[in-house]
Amino acid sequence: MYKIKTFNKIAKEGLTQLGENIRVDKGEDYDGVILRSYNLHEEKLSDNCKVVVRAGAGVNNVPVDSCTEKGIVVMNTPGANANAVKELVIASLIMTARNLDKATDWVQTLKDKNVDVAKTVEKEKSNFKGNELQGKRVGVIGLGAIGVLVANALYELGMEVYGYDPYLSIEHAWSINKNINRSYDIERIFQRCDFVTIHVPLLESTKNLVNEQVLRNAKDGIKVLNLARGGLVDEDAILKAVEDGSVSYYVTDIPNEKVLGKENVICIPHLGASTVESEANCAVMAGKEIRDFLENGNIKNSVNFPECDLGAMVSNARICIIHKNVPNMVGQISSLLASNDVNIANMINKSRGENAYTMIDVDNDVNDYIEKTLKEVEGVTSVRILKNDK
Ligand SMILES: NC(=O)C1=CN([C@@H]2O[C@H](COP(=O)(O)OP(=O)(O)OC[C@H]3O[C@@H](n4cnc5c(N)ncnc54)[C@H](O)[C@@H]3O)[C@@H](O)[C@H]2O)C=CC1
Ligand SMILES: O=C(O)C(=O)COP(=O)(O)O
Repeated sequence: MYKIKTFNKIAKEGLTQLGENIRVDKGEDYDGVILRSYNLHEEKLSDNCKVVVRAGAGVNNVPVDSCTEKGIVVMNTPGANANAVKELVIASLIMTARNLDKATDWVQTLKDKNVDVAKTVEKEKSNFKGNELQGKRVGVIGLGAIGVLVANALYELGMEVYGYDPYLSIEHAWSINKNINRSYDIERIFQRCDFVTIHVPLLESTKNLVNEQVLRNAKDGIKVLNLARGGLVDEDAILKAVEDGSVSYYVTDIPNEKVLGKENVICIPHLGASTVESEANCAVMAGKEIRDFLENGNIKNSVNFPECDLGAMVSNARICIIHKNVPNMVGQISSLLASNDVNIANMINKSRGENAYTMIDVDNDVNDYIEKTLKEVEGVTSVRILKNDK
């Protein structure tokens, strides 16, 4: 029986994927973790923890580097919440184009003013006159699971769309509407567009991607939407630009003390992925991933180890080894098994950067001595022996 700890509330649809051999446990000794935005950086992980699954996209709340060092596989659920974010981006865009935040706040103030509401509304509504999205230019920074959906949807709404992603994957490139304009320069996007929406991960390289320099020459009155991560935008620079009016709206889904209470800054309480559908999608994907890893050793959607899949276990035992990506690891492992009369029925070896993963199906039993000797091979980070009880 495996134990997993959930650091956030995970939709029940996901927990039912875990099957009979995995249970959620509140204790400190667990084999794996499922979480959403909980900050795992300050948490001491269980010595038995082998896998962390982020039910969602961003893994900046997970200490990925230290997990990699310890041989803990970190996974996420790519695309599972993309539609929810796309829809909130459209809502945010319309909210800024039609001044909906100010307009709806204003109507509420009439309640205590003892006025004819219907008449006052008709008299004052011109104060909130907006613009249509149709025909306006929008820049989409980051064309991954979310960015592609956003770009395509905004094109369908009649906008002129400019996409920017120097690391665009082939898979996502296939899904981009051919009418989306390709942009090579983030500053140029800000110069040309009426709206910009950001959909990149928070990494060392993307910190303050939208900074003073980018904002300095931006189109006057541009509206900037950040439903990705706070650190992607230099907050001092954007607040200054909002204050002097050169940015007419800043929408953030990741508010903090600094951005609250400012005029023309719309703060959403991190609702991008908060829909019934998206929470279920993420949880189901996370449940399936953690189960397949714990029971079969298969790695899918990992952000630190290679994809590796030997299917469900059919042989007597499966040896799963995380090791350094250096010469002769597979040679040493297979010699060690041969010298202990263990026959390899099937195997796979995949690498990613400095690390690699080897899975070996064997017909024999694998005793403690073999496990111990495998762990002693230089460059081996962890060894798991999965036994087939069926
Ligand atoms: N507000 C919310 O609730 C949510 C926020 N997010 C945030 O949105 C981010 C993106 O999510 P997905 O689209 O699912 O991820 P994704 O991994 O599918 O796409 C990210 C894209 O950004 C691109 N990229 C990386 N560095 C870049 C750079 N310097 N300039 C331009 N593009 C760059 C990548 O090539 C990739 O295509 C997540 O990392 C997360 O931080 C994601 C889901 C929900
Ligand atoms: O998936 C992401 O990156 C998100 O930001 C969504 O976060 P959440 O799962 O709603 O806490």
